[in-house]
Amino acid sequence: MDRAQTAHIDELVRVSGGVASARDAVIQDSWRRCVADHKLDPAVRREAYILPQDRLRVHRDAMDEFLRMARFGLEALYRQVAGMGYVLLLTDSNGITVDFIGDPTFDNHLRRAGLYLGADWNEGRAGTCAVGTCIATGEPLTVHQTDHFDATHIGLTCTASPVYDSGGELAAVLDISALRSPEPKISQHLALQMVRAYTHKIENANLYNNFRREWVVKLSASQEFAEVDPDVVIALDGAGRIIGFNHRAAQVLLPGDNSGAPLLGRSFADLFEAEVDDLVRFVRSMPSDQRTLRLRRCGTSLFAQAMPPPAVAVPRPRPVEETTLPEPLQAVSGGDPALKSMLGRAAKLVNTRMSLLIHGETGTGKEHFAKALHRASVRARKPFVAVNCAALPESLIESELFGHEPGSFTGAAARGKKGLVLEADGGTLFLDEIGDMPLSSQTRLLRVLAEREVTPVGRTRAVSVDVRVIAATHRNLIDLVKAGSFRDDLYFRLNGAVFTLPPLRQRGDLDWLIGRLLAERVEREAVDYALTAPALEALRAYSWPGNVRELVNVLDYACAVCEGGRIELDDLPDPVQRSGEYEAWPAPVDGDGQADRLREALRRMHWNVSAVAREMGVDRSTVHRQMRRYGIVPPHRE
Ligand SMILES: Nc1ncnc2c1ncn2[C@@H]1O[C@H](COP(=O)(O)OP(=O)(O)OP(=O)(O)O)[C@@H](O)[C@H]1O
Repeated sequence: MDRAQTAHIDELVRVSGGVASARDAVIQDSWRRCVADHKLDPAVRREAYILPQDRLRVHRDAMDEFLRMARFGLEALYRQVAGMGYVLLLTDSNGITVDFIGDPTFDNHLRRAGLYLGADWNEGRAGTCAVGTCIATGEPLTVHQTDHFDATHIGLTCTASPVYDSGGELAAVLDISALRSPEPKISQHLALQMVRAYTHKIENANLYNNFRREWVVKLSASQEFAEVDPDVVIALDGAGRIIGFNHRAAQVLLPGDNSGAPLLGRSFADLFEAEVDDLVRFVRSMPSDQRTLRLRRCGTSLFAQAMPPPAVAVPRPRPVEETTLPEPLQAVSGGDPALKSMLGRAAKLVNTRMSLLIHGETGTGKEHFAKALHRASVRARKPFVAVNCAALPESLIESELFGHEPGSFTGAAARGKKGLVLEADGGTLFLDEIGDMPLSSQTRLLRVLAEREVTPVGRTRAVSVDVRVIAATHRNLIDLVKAGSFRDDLYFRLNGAVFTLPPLRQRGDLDWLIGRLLAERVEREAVDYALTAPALEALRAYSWPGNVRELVNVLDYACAVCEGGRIELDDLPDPVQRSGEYEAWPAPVDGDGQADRLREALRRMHWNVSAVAREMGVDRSTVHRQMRRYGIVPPHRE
């Protein structure tokens, strides 16, 4: 420990013990808080604490939308201060650094000093520091060199300002810091003004972003600034109540108001000498130099600009026309009426930017249909990348989908990985079993859909990507949303265009499909396959619980065992041959009814499983399985 650090610790002990000091009051208060409340020992130096990647990701994901929106402001501020040796940190309301811009040449020094992504600057852990003390007080401030509590940080100068969300809650802290600075604290005065100005800009941008569809009123003492850089911004609902505001709005509109009522929910007419309906006149006919609103509490007039909600476009009905289907879509159906209208709709959506959702039982051809949509679109020459979300282990799903930087986590590929989303760039990304995707990946997927960009694991900068997403599931996503395992915003983004594929037993084009699949085999194997009438009847009578996939398998089997290409009834797998009898037996998913019938059959056959199996047309193991499933135990074993 050097002399400066020892002297610093002595001063800390004196001041926190109550000795008068020339330091700013806010710093002295914080030092006392560190000792009395946070139980920090002035003599102990603590290394900066950097959160591990996975925990950092949780903090970043929680404010994903805000971060994206704030990025532009951070970059603009960084351009102003980078030449002066500052780095820039954005932390969440707990003091965790969730965004960072700094000169990579000094990476190691910055990391060691805690000026880095993932660093925890909460006052309770780091002691007096700009971010932590800003969170504790809710006010902008500079913590300069020996203002810091921890002797490790006394070389730094840090200036931070709180960023409030549109409901008046602390959302983030913006901080600029430097490893070295002139000794007088006054040297940081300009830094404080800049950070203040940018937090105000970020708050306003966040407000505009959140309330794009509502009335937004901007107010300033200057006519010119009311539009470009207003002090006060409020958002109003249709009834004229405040539904969002920036931090200055609370400062300007509420002081002197003793009602104790919060700003949120207050009526416009309660605060201004005007009615909310006057805003329409404002926008339409008032010259801008006369657009003023008087504050009811003090009579001060402010120049105002009002942005009305955007007009809602009424969709014009399209002329009804017979769409000729693109060739790949024609190949999906042989005239089944439900499929026909679905394909007509698909043809109109094939080249839009909308994400599509395909719903249907297992094996109904969801992936087959997704490929047809891809081939029918302008993306046909670009990749079609299919991902089975249920098959990817949760720990790998993010790096598989979004890629990763070299060595960004244990087990990461040494050269990094592009990720399936980027592999599909320009083409289609097919997400099968989307209902099985973990929540954390859903958040990131949402970002891909909303912003058309991905952030590979281990990187902070997003990469833009152009993919059409087609998702598929056999599960009921609404149920998953209700159970909290599927994000509702992702569901709403996906459910714009939903296609439901009918189960094969409901399709009216079974003969066409059989013909098509046989024709494919004829061509592939140069054998003239043909079905005899009894075989065709059995195929028609079967219930196809495995849908088209089962039909494909049955035909593969029949083609392999038949003689000379002629498929007889005997060449079909057992359950299909006996489909008449099999049908008499209820489908295995039919709960209680089936258990009763099975129990009745077993009693009638004196618990002879082989006899029951023969009667059912299934093998003995199936009967045993169903007995286990329904808890049926023979009397002599009870
Ligand atoms: N219209 C069709 N014409 C020819 N073959 C089809 C058709 N529809 C589906 N298939 C075939 O049926 C099989 C199952 O289709 P696919 O994998 O697309 O089903 P899925 O609904 O995605 O299944 P899962 O729910 O198990 O993911 C595949 O071999 C596919 O080639």
